[in-house]
Amino acid sequence: MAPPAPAPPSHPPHTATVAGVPVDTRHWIGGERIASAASPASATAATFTDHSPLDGAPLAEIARGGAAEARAAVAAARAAFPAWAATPPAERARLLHAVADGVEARIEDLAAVETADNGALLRSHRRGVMPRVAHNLRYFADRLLALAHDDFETRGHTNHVTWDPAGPAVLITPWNAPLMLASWKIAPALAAGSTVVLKPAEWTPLTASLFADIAHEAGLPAGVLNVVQGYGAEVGEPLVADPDVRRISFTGSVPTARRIAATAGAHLVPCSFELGGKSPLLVFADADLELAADLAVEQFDNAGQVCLAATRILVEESAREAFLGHFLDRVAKLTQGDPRDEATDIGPNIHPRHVERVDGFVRRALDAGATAITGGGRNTGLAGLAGLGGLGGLGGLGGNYYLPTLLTDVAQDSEIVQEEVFGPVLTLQTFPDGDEDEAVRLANDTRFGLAATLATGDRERADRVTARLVAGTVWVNCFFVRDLSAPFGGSRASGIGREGGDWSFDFYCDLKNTVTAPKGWARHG
Ligand SMILES: NC(=O)C1=CN([C@@H]2O[C@H](COP(=O)(O)OP(=O)(O)OC[C@H]3O[C@@H](n4cnc5c(N)ncnc54)[C@H](O)[C@@H]3O)[C@@H](O)[C@H]2O)C=CC1
Ligand SMILES: O=C(O)/C=C/C=C(\O)C(=O)O
Repeated sequence: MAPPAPAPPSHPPHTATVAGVPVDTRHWIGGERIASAASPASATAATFTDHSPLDGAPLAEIARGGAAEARAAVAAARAAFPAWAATPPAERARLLHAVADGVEARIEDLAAVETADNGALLRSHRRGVMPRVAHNLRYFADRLLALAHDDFETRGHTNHVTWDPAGPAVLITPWNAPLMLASWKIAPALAAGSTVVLKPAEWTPLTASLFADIAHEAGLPAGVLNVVQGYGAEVGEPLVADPDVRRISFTGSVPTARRIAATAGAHLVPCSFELGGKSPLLVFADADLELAADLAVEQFDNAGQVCLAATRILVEESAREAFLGHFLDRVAKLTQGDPRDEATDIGPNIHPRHVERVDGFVRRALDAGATAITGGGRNTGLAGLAGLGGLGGLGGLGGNYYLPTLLTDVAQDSEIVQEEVFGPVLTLQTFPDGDEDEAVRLANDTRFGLAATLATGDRERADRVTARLVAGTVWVNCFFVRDLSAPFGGSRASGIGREGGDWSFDFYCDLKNTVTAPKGWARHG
């Protein structure tokens, strides 16, 4: 996203109250709160404004990082690295559990602030997402203690494999699941003994700041976790280019990944990329079509802003009408509205510019001959509704609500079938009865390869089709069943590398094999 033109430096307030929760809006560097205006080297304005997707209301003035803050944060992470790397694993694990305790104690605050900031459902944040943040920390703490330090023999010599901490890691995260996705990176990096600079997305910086407080209160030493805020072009690029950085983990868009990879390549810094998707939902005629319709409607979760979403529905021709009937029944029961309301199923999209982008995809598809079976535009009926009130002073609902949309009559090579929309927009195509080859061909025919979902009543078909799908994760008759022990990531343009389990430690560590001869000690006394 292009940053707006810099405004003259100012002296902004350092805290904002969001959904009743005070949030410090400065960077967190080397165990101190730092305002950008405090850095004479910063070329940018002191702050940028963070708006709520619910109603467009300004939530906070956020310290706006630049090259100076990036340098300071990496320097702090580098200074803290030797001591943190030398901290015994059991103590690192204890501290991560203490941070998890802190997250659990503040689930209500984190959930309310995240919903105000990114517009995802409050009930999901309370009951699913924030508990998962704590779980992620606990999981990697425990996994650290269970890491296999292999010992084996070669012609009488012993091989001993160790997981050495790699050094400062830059973690760059997106806005669709801000703290959850950040915790996937923070937890294994810290467990592995690496120190961290986190840059949250500029549209959703708030929970990262709360997390810095929680980690500090839990006893994490200064400089082990640093948080710098701001735009990718201003603070993300200097972070990635810093020669003291040893790892870069990024979740976001393909074009940004390309830029990061080019910069990291110059320093030969390993990158982990979790990027977009255009995943298929394959519905065979032998499937439980009610279940298939449930799976399809799930793709509207988080207003479609989920990289894993199976946005291309591919149905066997003879099952089309029955499937569609079940699907439309379910869509009619969805409630779109204020994400703080327990009854809401679909909240707003993140930002007016993003809604414009989503709508652009739909308009161009309709112009090219697509038919909207349902939806097809903004939900203008919500614009005048009053908000719930009392939660941080947010007022009426704004214009970021997009109708759950299903488009058909779309060509396989069209933009709407090939490009990630990242909104509540699905396409429907069919394949001829009995033509499994064509189903697989359509499923694999994009540049992505993040995930795929399959609805079928035939186990052998499931095995056959799964083996031919290009995807990091395949779900059979289910969706979004996630386990941190599983490898997670994408093939092709959906990413590089895998997170989860020991794969995360592979990334944040330099593995070392020490080979020791069976004799020779005596010579040196
Ligand atoms: N896989 C996923 O979960 C996500 C995919 N996306 C995809 O990306 C599209 C655009 O979303 P954006 O927010 O614009 O994604 P983006 O890739 O521009 O931003 C993601 C993160 O990268 C940072 N960034 C941007 N440019 C950078 C640079 N040159 N160097 C270092 N860091 C940089 C941003 O500040 C943010 O923290 C979405 O519509 C969707 O298609 C976006 C968010 C999450
Ligand atoms: O919650 C998970 O396990 C995975 C979430 C991934 C996203 O929401 C994403 O990157 O879009």
